[in-house]
Amino acid sequence: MDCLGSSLLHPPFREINFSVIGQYVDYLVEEQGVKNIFVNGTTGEGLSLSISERRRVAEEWVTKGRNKLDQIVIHVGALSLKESQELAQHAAEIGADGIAVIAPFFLKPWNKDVLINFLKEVAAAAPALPFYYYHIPALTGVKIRAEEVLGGIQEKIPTFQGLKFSDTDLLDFGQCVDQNRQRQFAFLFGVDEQLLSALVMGATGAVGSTYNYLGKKTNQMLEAFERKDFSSALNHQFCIQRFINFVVKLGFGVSQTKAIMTLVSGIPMGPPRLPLQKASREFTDNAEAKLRSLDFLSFNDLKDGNLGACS
Ligand SMILES: CC(=O)N[C@@H]([C@@H](O)[C@H](O)[C@H](O)CO)[C@@H](O)CC(=O)C(=O)O
Repeated sequence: MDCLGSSLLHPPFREINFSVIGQYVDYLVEEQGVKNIFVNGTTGEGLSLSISERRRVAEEWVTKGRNKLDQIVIHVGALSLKESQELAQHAAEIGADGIAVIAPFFLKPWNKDVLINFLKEVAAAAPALPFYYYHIPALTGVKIRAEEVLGGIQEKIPTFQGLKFSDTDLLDFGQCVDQNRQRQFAFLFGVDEQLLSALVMGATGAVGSTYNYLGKKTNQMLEAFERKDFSSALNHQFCIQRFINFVVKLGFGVSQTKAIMTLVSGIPMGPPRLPLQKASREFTDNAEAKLRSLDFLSFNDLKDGNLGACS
């Protein structure tokens, strides 16, 4: 199973600092073992960027990632169908490997057919690019079950390649896999703290914010799962959970992800864009202490005697 964790982009804000994207690519590949990238998604604040910024960010990742990354999927979802189509076309022109689209979330589709009609129009703007539906109901407010959306989707969208599932409903996720076993769909799971459960259900990959800095750790879990060493895989997942559980209690989201990524990688991610607020110093200090106690900041340099360590 090709199941490397993909990473999300943090454009270094408030004005985008394009100059660090090359360094970012190298960091992900060399330090985290992440070679598949999902650009302009939730963590990358794609919906807070202007269309021209989104185009530029996508171009920069494709250019800097050439011959280094395996897959670059660009999120092109937008409230305006026209803008979404423009971004889809642009992704094809610059040589991206795929596009993904969330459900429009202001004037919302009220049933599966309406949602698929929207997705179909976007996919048609890039007829040669693999298409992913990005299911993230907690943020879009579109609660149509992914399992329903997948029913017959390939007949409507011939380029349909798979699902990026960012929700905790494992019944829905499991049924997406179960009902489409004969098809070669990709099932990319997006709740990092539950990835192992999703692998058991048939996830073929993962897209998540924490792979930016826990990519290496997550790859260890994927490798253990692959060799059917479920006890090790569970240990890795529990370690990751210990960290996520800790930061969730402090208040964890896109801003905090940026702060942690800056801390771990040394690459300045910059503050988030309004309406998000920069993570507090207190958060960063606490997160750093936790990362250290779990040995997540020193993979190659394990400290003796750290009983809580996870490496
Ligand atoms: C709501 C949210 O931001 N979810 C994250 C997760 O990676 C999440 O940060 C992680 O599981 C910790 O809860 C991803 O699913 C988001 C994502 O894939 C994206 O940035 O497009």
